[in-house]
Amino acid sequence: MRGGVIWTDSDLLQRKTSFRAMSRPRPVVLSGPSGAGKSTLMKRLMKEHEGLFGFSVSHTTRNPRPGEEDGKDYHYTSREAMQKGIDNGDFIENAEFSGNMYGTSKSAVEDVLAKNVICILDVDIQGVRRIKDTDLNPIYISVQPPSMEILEKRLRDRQTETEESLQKRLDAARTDMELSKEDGLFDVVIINDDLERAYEELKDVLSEEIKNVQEAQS
Ligand SMILES: Nc1nc2c(ncn2[C@@H]2O[C@H](COP(=O)(O)OP(=O)(O)O)[C@@H](O)[C@H]2O)c(=O)[nH]1
Ligand SMILES: Nc1ncnc2c1ncn2[C@@H]1O[C@H](COP(=O)(O)OP(=O)(O)O)[C@@H](O)[C@H]1O
Repeated sequence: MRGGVIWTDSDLLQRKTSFRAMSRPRPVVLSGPSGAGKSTLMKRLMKEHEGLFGFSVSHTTRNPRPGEEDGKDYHYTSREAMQKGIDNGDFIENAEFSGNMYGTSKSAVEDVLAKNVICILDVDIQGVRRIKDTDLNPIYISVQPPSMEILEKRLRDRQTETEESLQKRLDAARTDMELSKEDGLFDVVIINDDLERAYEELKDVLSEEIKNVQEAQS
């Protein structure tokens, strides 16, 4: 995977960048606290726009949840294997979140870009900052809960976390909600209060990209 197409600092990169700007759909970064509703919104978007979006499947050292599939939701891996991949330069970015490692491999993104569909990345705020240092040029969207109380309720109701991991996620959420206010960090902040309204807002933000890909495919 080393020496992937778009991540080296060279003349070639410049040419690739302009090539991509002309012909490739812009990726989308979805970020925001755990439990804010990123997966819910993303899954609906992908279902209702079949063949227009591709998910960048991250690596993680956390255990799969019931219903999650290796290679589809995440590439589940060990700390050792992931660190080896990082040392090998296979990752665009990686971060520690709630006691686990997460990261976007170059191939995860390149596989989607190669299909000329809109690449969706679901990353935490550390990932957002790291992606800003690449030439990916995505649309940055932050999905935020209406309040900490509602976030906590949603996370509890989801029944995926132990009390310990829930508390870690709530701590991270407080930080995320604060840091996300930074000017210029996100192109759009969507408050996911009413799901329908949040979804309409997301579709609206992406309408131009969606239209472009639809036209390119027709
Ligand atoms: N930096 C980074 N963060 C990631 C990546 N994949 C997932 N995350 C973030 O890791 C956090 C935890 O994800 P997960 O364990 O799936 O929990 P969930 O977001 O509550 O469903 C979320 O904030 C994700 O956005 C990645 O590849 N890189
Ligand atoms: N607008 C909403 N109103 C009520 N519940 C929601 C809403 N959006 C998401 N949820 C629920 O909240 C929980 C967390 O959403 P999820 O998409 O898993 O968040 P994330 O991917 O950001 O961690 C899920 O159980 C989901 O069904």
